Amino acid sequence: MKILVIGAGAWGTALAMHAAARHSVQLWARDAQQASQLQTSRENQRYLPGIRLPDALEVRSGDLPALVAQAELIVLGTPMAALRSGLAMLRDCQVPVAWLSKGFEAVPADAPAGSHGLLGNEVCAQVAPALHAGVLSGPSFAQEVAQHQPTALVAASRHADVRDALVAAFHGDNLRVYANEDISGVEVGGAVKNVLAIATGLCDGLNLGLNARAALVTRGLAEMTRLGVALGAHTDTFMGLSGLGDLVLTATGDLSRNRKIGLLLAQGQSLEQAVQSLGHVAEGVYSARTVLQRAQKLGVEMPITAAVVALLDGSLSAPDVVQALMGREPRAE
Ligand SMILES: NC(=O)C1=CN([C@@H]2O[C@H](COP(=O)(O)OP(=O)(O)OC[C@H]3O[C@@H](n4cnc5c(N)ncnc54)[C@H](O)[C@@H]3O)[C@@H](O)[C@H]2O)C=CC1
Ligand SMILES: O=C(CO)COP(=O)(O)O
Repeated sequence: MKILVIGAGAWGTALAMHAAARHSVQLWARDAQQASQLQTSRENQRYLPGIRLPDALEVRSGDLPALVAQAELIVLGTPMAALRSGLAMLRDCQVPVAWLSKGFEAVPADAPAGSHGLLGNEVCAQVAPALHAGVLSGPSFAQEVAQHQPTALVAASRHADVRDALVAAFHGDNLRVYANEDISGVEVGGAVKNVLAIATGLCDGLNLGLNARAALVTRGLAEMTRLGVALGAHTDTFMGLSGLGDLVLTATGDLSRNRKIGLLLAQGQSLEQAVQSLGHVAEGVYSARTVLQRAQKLGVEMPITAAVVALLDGSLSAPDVVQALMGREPRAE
């Protein structure tokens, strides 16, 4: 299969490396200088330092329409902020398209009251309704996949040809890809776990203990599931790879950038300092307010997400966040 991966960050590069063992893969970087550095050094020094790119992987820049025209599967490996423009560019494609972004679109601070951001599949329905598209998600740190450590992913789409293409492209060689039709559930899992990982990073940074972290993961899963079901997802999806699986990984694994944001905030860094020192995208920072807005609109209670939003907005300090969560009225589980 001819696969085009657009975006040469950590995750796009790791998956392109993986598929290059069995398919013809082109990795497209928007920055020509970065592309030529990858092509000649055979290493993505910024995003996956120390890991050699397979010889078969071709790195490209420029002339995207020509590459799109030849591809049999197109994967958008960009952050959520670039998904709308990426899907709009691909709107007339006849081949399966998938994105890797995990999040809700951010809501600009000056957006009119009542407006809210969208999940990837909702963005796709707006800008590229005829596209056969889906998402590849699940618990997967790019560094581990790039080093061929065992990993399980989930390919979610309403279109069987998209699920099949993703399985054919990426399943094999220590990477299992499961198929799922519930794209909204898979996307809610991938988006909300990022917000919850900021909470567990904060919890661990403040040395609140393992009990506290387990409580956040469990109650976090409950609020993620409530939102997903209100958005039309199946409850079962949240017990799967993109729900419980990715939540456990991101909330407890120190490779997580979202978790790192929480750890840095606990050390007293400002949000701006934390985001700058990370140098990678941490989608939870941009999605948190949207998650809360969508929940409020649907009448869904999400107290941990609300606390993270208050922390990120600066309206609650770290100790106040703990107080806000622990001071809530008792209730049935
Ligand atoms: N890194 C990881 O382990 C995983 C990341 N993801 C998700 O994948 C998405 C991408 O994450 P990473 O690769 O880690 O981010 P990253 O911060 O490592 O790299 C993002 C890349 O996208 C490029 N980019 C941004 N806008 C672009 C545009 N308009 N056109 C082309 N390239 C553009 C940037 O130049 C950069 O190379 C995020 O939504 C993340 O949540 C999902 C699973 C694992
Ligand atoms: O999505 C991920 C793991 O599945 C990566 O998480 P972070 O974006 O927090 O690093």
